[in-house]
Amino acid sequence: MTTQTPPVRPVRDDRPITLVDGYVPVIDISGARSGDIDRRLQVARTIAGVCETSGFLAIVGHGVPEDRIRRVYNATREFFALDEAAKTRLLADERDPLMRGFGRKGNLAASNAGADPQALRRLADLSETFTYNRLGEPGAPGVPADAPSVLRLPNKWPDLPGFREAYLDYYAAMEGLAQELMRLFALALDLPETWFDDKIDQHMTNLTANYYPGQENPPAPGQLRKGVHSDWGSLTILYQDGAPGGLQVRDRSGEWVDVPAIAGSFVINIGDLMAIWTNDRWVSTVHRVVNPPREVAHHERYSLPFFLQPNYSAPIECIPTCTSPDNPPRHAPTTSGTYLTGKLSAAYGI
Ligand SMILES: O=C(O)CCC(=O)C(=O)O
Ligand SMILES: [Fe+2]
Repeated sequence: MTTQTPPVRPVRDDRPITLVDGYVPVIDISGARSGDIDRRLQVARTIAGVCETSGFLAIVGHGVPEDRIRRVYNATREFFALDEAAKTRLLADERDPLMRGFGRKGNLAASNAGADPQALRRLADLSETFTYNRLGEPGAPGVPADAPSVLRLPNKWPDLPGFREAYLDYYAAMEGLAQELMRLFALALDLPETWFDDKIDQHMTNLTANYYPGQENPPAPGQLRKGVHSDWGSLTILYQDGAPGGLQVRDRSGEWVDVPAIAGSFVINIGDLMAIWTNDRWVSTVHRVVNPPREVAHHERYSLPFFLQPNYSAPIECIPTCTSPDNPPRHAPTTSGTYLTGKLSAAYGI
């Protein structure tokens, strides 16, 4: 009797990629991180399908350690619990186009094309913000010599033990994940996988903590936790807690769809620059943060968006695979820096 060794077969990863289908599906990206190119392509194409419909998805299997998320979340709660005077000491410099530090009042809806910024800013979003940007760290490279020098204004840090470390560690994790997602985007758009790499290697990303206080009194008519807006960068990675009065995204028929907080997930959404790059094949969908129902209005809420913003001078114009003679570019070319500072100025009157 002879014994035969079974033939060695490559292990095929055929776990599902879409875990929950829908307008904002839940996608497992762990297979893409395995390095197997076929699997990467499958995940990339799944994400691309979502980017063509809602531009919003939740991802799991992203590899960001849970304790980094927990530490930045706890640090954020501690910061916003400081008294007004302590927070106001960190108020963003009036000249800072990136609004680093404690945020000023504004309304994101004022950034929309055709909006009346003056009127909307009078109905400020019912939120407070804290913003960190790598360009504000000592010695940070990445801003071209001809860019406004105010982009290099320093970050403002609260005097809270562990706060700065928690933010820097979380930011580093987001940078890694954002680069990975941009590579999947490139694959999905039939570009070389590294096509976006040199457009984001000196990125100017705001990591912004949003604090939505409990609402003792009913908000004014039309006033929201965050006004209706699209995001302005290439993609956003959002951590949100599950408190009531949360994120909603508008679907194709104009209905508002809740984006529930799923344990261990991040919400990913496309920003305006991705829509410009893809000639509107991908959509930068508008969203908002609603007020909680009155019976649970005392609940506060926190979220942490990382708004991946390409290099200051990165040209943002229709990419080669998204245009043809009968589909000419629809948007005027711009640059990342010009686009971002224009939007921040409209929302906050900077
Ligand atoms: O708080 C959220 O869930 C989303 C906030 C948001 O859309 C933003 O800050 O751009
Ligand atoms: Fe947003």
